[in-house]
Amino acid sequence: MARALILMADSLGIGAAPDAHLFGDTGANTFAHLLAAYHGETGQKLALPNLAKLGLIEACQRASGTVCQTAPAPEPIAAFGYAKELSTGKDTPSGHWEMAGVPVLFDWGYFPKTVPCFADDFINELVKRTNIPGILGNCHASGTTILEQLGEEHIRTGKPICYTSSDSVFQIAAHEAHFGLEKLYEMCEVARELLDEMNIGRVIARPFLGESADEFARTGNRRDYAVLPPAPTVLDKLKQAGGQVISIGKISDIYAHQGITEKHKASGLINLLDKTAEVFSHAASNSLVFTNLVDFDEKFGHRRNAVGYAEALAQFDAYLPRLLNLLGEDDLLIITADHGCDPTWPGTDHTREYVPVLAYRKNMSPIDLGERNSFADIGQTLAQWFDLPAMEYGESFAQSLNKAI
Ligand SMILES: O=P(O)(O)O[C@H]1O[C@H](CO)[C@@H](O)[C@H]1O
Ligand SMILES: [Mn+2]
Ligand SMILES: [Mn+2]
Repeated sequence: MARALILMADSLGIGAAPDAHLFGDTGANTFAHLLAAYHGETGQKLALPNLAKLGLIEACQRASGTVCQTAPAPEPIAAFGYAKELSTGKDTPSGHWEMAGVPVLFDWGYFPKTVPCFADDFINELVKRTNIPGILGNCHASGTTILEQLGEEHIRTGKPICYTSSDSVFQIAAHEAHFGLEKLYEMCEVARELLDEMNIGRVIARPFLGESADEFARTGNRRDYAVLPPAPTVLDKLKQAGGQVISIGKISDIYAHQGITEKHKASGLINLLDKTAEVFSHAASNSLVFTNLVDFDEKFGHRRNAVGYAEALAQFDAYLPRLLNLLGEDDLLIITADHGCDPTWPGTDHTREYVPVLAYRKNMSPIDLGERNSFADIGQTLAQWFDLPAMEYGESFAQSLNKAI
């Protein structure tokens, strides 16, 4: 019986999507630009032999018409293509839900790019219900920059730092020890309740440690409070049919804990990959192991650190043979992304891009999957792979995978 493993490389876009102009992202290309930046800064071309075999470089070149500046790379041995997004937003839940067969076709609520950016009524209610002395921030910001600016004042005053981005998101940063982790989580729960009517996709707890601006660092205790997906995803369908849906990292949070049978948290790229290898090596048939590799986005994309992003991708590449060795005859590996976050782009927000759709079965012949109309093609493929009722959106390529053996 079938199993599947999804490695969700958070923010690994491969070229501006056809509607990128609507987001001010014409010309963005996370993957190609981080390669070029790495080459420019180190004089070396990044070697990604395993991702090349899975078709990442070809997919990027075809999606964007750009030549990727990598070291000489092997030809693909997998199915490879690139998908555009039907969902209205370029945020993490939209991308994840769509790849699980449920695009977000309504408009999220967003906060204006003003200071203050949050409505007084909402903040007053939040302050009253959580018994805090007020808030700091109240603006669009990068989560690490705002810690440097306001972290010390937060410790002094006990006022949490509230901020947002171009995503439909309300983030609360607070000190794990001085403010308290549980108190932060409780505050996020109240905010989640209050923001439902404004259609805000996520509230995120951003705990941090350190005593001064130069040493503040966010911890692995981030927690995301997402609204429920608008319809059952392929995860729900697999769980309902008696299969296992195993979340590694923040997957469970992103799907608002829907359709998950087991979850494992880990922090850092290699720890997440180690946990994935451990769990997948024991996973029963009819299991989907679904891993979100958040560092690409959080530590490098949003931080506009192109060389760091490149080095992390090389680490991921080097780890891949270990995961490929765990694949049996009836297993499917998918590598994809949820949006772009071009580390060379102005600002610190996500970028509207094509994402790679790489699919691999043991001993297959390569397949060109071409341009896919929706990330939902992945969800539809998984539905077929696990013999589930078809999803409403997406075109399956499971048959091509079967023929390629
Ligand atoms: O700057 P930080 O706090 O990492 O925030 C980023 O993380 C959020 C969730 O991915 C995005 O909305 C973006 O604003
Ligand atoms: Mn993301
Ligand atoms: Mn992000």
